[in-house]
Amino acid sequence: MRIQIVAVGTKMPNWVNTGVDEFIRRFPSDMPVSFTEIPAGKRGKNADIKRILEKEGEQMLAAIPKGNRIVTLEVTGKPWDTPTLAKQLDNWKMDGRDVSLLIGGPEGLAPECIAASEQKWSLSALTLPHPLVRIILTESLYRAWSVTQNHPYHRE
Ligand SMILES: C[S@@+](CC[C@H](N)C(=O)[O-])C[C@H]1O[C@@H](n2cnc3c(N)ncnc32)[C@H](O)[C@@H]1O
Repeated sequence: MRIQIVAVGTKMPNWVNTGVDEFIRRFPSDMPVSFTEIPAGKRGKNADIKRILEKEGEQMLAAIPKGNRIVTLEVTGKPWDTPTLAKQLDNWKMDGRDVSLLIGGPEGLAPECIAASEQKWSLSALTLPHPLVRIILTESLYRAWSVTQNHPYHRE
């Protein structure tokens, strides 16, 4: 199963890319994790935010291979603890499809992306900055994968 993370924003600071790479590189070859970055629309003074969100949403959906399970990262989504996320990983694997996880930009995700998602996942009740979401997401996925493998990274 492949995991694709589709995220708005292309110019992340080095500390974000370093943090994300630290976890991505640990995944095994039968569960590779990749990032697809979608350029954020220009948010000038009189920007049409609705149109910008729509365009970001169109680009996100266009970047997802047909048939993938779409899961959106949303503050109001389901809070999964690590054992639950590990079960999700196993269920996704059994389902046989690849998974695309969507992270929105400053105003969140386009309604079209939310409508296309099969599952909505909340990392915290707090609204997190999207660069930080990338790191927390990749670490959480790695921790959950380690649970599925009885790997000592995660300890109860
Ligand atoms: C800065 S937040 C967007 C905030 C926006 N006002 C909203 O309500 O979605 C950018 C993106 O990070 C992700 N995000 C932020 N906090 C999150 C959380 N606690 N759980 C899951 N995803 C989160 C979401 O994908 C969101 O679209």
